[in-house]
Amino acid sequence: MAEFSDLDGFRAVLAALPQIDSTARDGAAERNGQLTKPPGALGRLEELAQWYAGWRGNPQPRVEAAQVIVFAGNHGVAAQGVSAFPPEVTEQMVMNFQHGGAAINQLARAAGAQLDVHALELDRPTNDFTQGPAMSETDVVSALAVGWDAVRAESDLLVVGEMGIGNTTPAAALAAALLGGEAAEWTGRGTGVDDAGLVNKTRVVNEGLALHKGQGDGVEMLRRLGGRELAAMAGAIARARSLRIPVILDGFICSAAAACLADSSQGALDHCVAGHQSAEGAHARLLGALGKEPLLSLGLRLGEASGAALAIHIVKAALECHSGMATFAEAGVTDA
Ligand SMILES: O=C(O)c1ccc[n+]([C@@H]2O[C@H](COP(=O)([O-])O)[C@@H](O)[C@H]2O)c1
Ligand SMILES: Cc1cc2nc[nH]c2cc1C
Repeated sequence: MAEFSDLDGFRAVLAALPQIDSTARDGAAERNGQLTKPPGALGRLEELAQWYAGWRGNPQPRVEAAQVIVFAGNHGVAAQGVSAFPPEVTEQMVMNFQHGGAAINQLARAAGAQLDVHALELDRPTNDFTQGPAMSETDVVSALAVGWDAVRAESDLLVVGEMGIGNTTPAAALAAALLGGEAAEWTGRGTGVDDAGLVNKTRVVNEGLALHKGQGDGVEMLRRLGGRELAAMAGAIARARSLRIPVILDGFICSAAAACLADSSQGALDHCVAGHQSAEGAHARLLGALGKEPLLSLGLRLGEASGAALAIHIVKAALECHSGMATFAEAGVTDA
């Protein structure tokens, strides 16, 4: 059960999250220096392995129980024609996930990960944020709690992603509200709106900013401009931290949800890596603002945790090398 019942309670949880275990991280760094390769020759895989070891509190860990969670939500703002697809596609895609037919079903299986899908009140879209806050405090807290409760304690790597027609609009509004700049710099084509659609979508983001920007911290912005699946991703990311489970972030919407946590609590994303850089135009900028270098850049703009699920392979491979390789002494190879 979630350890908070209002937004202040959630802020208190964020403020008390554990830090990396530096003894385990240093132990992993020492081991890394003894492995049979020239120093640094495994590039970012070496950093990744030490980061993972630090969060797991184990200098020689492996990934054995990766979990992928897809959260789905519907958005009042979708009625303003901000997506190339109609809102009923959210629920139809949830059924597709449940029947094994979506990209994420294939990608989670290929990565050896458990896939869980949580649909959040799809028949009760959030309010249109151009008219008022997207959610009440009760609504955002219950969505945060769905995310918090969805993380399995036995997982050793977490990927979070989403499905929600219209949700690149709240994601753009959140990024602009938290990081500054013009609405147009954060607003992209999402599922593929045309030029007129992009103009309309930018107007909608601007209206949201006019009403809500500067009205509170990241989690308050999540309530005002976000959506249930974004809040659930934020809740899951926080829960993973409390369980010392490293997280791989997915695309633009996931990163916008994560940015709300970072705004409310400095260092709240230290246990997260960026799985990939989405083709949604502003994702590169958002990752830059979060200080996250993506592991992959394959032109994906699907969401549903797909890019992060692909990055599970990279994190697993980094740990297989780190924990499975022989040291110079063990292999009888002459050190430099
Ligand atoms: O992950 C991304 O970067 C991403 C970029 C563009 C679109 N999406 C997906 O497409 C949907 C949102 O697009 P839209 O046009 O309806 O706002 C939602 O279901 C997301 O999972 C996802
Ligand atoms: C078909 C479809 C699948 C998706 N998966 C994530 N977002 C999506 C949006 C659409 C439109």
